[in-house]
Amino acid sequence: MSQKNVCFIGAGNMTRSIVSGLVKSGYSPKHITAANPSQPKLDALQQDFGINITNDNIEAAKSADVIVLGVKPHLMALVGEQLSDLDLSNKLIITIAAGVTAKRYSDYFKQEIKLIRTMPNTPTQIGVGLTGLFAGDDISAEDKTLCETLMATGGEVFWVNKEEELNQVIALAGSSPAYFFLFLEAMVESAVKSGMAEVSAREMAQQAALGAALMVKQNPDLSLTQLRNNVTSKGGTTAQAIATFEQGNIRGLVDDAMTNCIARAQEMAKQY
Ligand SMILES: NC(=O)C1=CN([C@@H]2O[C@H](COP(=O)(O)OP(=O)(O)OC[C@H]3O[C@@H](n4cnc5c(N)ncnc54)[C@H](O)[C@@H]3O)[C@@H](O)[C@H]2O)C=CC1
Ligand SMILES: O=C(O)[C@@H]1CCC=N1
Repeated sequence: MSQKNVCFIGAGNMTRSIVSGLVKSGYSPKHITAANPSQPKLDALQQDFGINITNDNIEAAKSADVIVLGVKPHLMALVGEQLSDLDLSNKLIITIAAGVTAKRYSDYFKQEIKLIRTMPNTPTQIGVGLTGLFAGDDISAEDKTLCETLMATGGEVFWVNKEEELNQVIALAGSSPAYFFLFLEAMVESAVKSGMAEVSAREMAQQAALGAALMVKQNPDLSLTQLRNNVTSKGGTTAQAIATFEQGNIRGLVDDAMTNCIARAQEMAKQY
């Protein structure tokens, strides 16, 4: 990969995940800079990955070929304002923010910019992430390839044709690691309640989750229902657990959660 200078504006959880994916895949930390107003997260990034750090967004952006916008959606207007005096015409801008539509950025940055919207997730930090990507017709094939190459260091990439489809990527992959963590939390809480040590409960639940995820991935020809049925003996223990989930309308609950996730992204798109 050609080593472009990449800077991250905002050094929070998602930036850390992407930086981790990049560096672990062999991207030179010398070509990576993170900017953040406060110091502790920057220091940790420098210590863990050897990248450059600064408190000055403009300094970081000036020498960058690629600027990754890693701040919360409500701060995007402020960051745009801060960088608006720079000539950004030769830089590729990649945003990871949920719920800020592509057309808003040229207002925020007060100039036409080359922008690719992405939706990564935190498993990117260990190379098993998924990033949804959207680029308008104005973005060159070269810039699309560059963005894809950078984001693919953290896992799989998936281009969507319509910007609205990114909201589905949020519900399915950007936010969803939190759903699985919640499910594991609930399992561990239940085991602890019935007397197991938390550390043992977590070890068993996490290994089962890992095994289940790998079985799904390694058996593309088996339906999810088939995989579930293979565990579920008639009249056995799993059947009781599954019946309890179904009685509690787990499918309806998941549908509501994902629908509300998308609705929030749509609401944010009107707000920011
Ligand atoms: N956390 C996640 O799983 C995912 C997050 N995202 C998106 O990534 C973006 C960042 O989210 P997180 O990393 O979770 O948030 P975070 O709160 O962990 O990180 C944001 C960072 O931006 C810094 N910041 C605040 N104002 C700034 C400014 N003016 N200039 C530079 N830095 C500034 C904050 O100090 C903080 O370190 C959001 O837009 C979110 O929608 C997207 C996909 C997944
Ligand atoms: O919760 C959020 O808004 C961000 C976007 C996807 C994951 N975290």
